[in-house]
Amino acid sequence: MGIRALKLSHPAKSLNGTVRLTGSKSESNRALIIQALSGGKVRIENLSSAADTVTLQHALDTVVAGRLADGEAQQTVVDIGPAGTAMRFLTAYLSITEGHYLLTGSERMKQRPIGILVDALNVLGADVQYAEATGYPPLAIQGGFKQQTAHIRVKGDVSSQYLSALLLIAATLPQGINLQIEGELTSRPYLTMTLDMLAEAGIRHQWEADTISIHPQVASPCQLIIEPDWSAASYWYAMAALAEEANLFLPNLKSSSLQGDAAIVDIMAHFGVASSFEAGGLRIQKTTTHSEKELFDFKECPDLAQTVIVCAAALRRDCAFTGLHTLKIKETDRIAALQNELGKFGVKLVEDGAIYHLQTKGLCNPEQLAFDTYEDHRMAMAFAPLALIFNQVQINEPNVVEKSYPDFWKHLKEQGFVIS
Ligand SMILES: O=C(O)C1=C[C@@H](OP(=O)(O)O)[C@@H](O)[C@H](O)C1
Ligand SMILES: C=C(OP(=O)(O)O)C(=O)O
Repeated sequence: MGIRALKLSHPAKSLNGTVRLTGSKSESNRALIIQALSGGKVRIENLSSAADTVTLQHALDTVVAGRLADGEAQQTVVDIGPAGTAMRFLTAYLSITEGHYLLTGSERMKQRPIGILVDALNVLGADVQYAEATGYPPLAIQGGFKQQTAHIRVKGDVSSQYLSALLLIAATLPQGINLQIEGELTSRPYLTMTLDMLAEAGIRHQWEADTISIHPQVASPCQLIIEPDWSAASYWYAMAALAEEANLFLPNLKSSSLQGDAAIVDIMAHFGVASSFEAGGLRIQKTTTHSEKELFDFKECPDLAQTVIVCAAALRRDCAFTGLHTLKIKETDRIAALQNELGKFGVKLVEDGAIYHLQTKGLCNPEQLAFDTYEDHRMAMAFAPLALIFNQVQINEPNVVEKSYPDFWKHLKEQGFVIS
């Protein structure tokens, strides 16, 4: 059991030093699936220490061990806890892997929809059934299927992870996949990340109009080098924006990235953080220049939403935000969680159709500020930077950060935060 709460303050209010971030959780989880399907041809460097990645690796090992020990007769239980990509990628992976599986996860995972992916797999010919509620995990999967068709139509506006899951297994199917995307694609950079990483392993695709096709192919030997995690970098941008002075170096981040969350570079320029790519990494510095930009869209980078919204609130910027429609089905209902926690210091996030308005006129400085984290790593990490503008903040259930950034609190300590 982890600690229940920690108290956080930063007496000096200035940041100066180097922060070595772990590898991207999204890239790592794709790399593990590509490797598992490659027949030993793919090597991975700088795999993330994120719990979601460790869980996925463990699940893949369990599946292999289960098959060695008589996977045909017995059901192998695979529990991926709160890891969304692991759940979606394994649903596809197990459906093509001989054996009988029960794929389950945390209580929250059982509320995160998966019907779009299950339907698509079953149209292809898979045998994926719901073990409890229709449309949600846990799933009973009879792996290894005879393909019925290559053509599937899949909604793209709920989660790009369904599409990535299908594309990751596509080349191993006897007929490949022609995937027609219905509706407006959300989280597009995650889809292109999948295609780019497959390409690194020699698996080509065609993308014409709304259809992505991958023909049957085998992977070629390669080494997948995982970049540092840009979503994790975003919290350092928020800290730089809220500190009195900041000059931080983040090794190995490059200007061109597979991760859409590199968009934080441009977004935070509007909040007074300058970025410069140097040999060996990225330097971020607090400046006195910021813009008057009022509308920010997160459709392509939903994981940045909490970071930027909390930071804007602290800077008393009454901005508006779009592209938040997927936030309600992530680790928690992130809209409700943000509204509750921002409200603790007098800030409102008001829904107006697809636009959310931040209202900071009531911002106050309560004597005690304790933030709940809703089993969501990004709630903890988005609210922690507030210790730079308030004397002290409390973060409840701080161990949630392990999901993507286990060293988060250690790194904060190294940068002068006092944690008790
Ligand atoms: O494919 C991925 O690695 C991810 C895709 C995004 O999810 P959605 O596609 O559901 O928005 C993102 O929020 C998640 O953290 C990771
Ligand atoms: C939404 C996230 O992850 P997942 O969907 O993989 O659980 C996240 O890391 O913010």
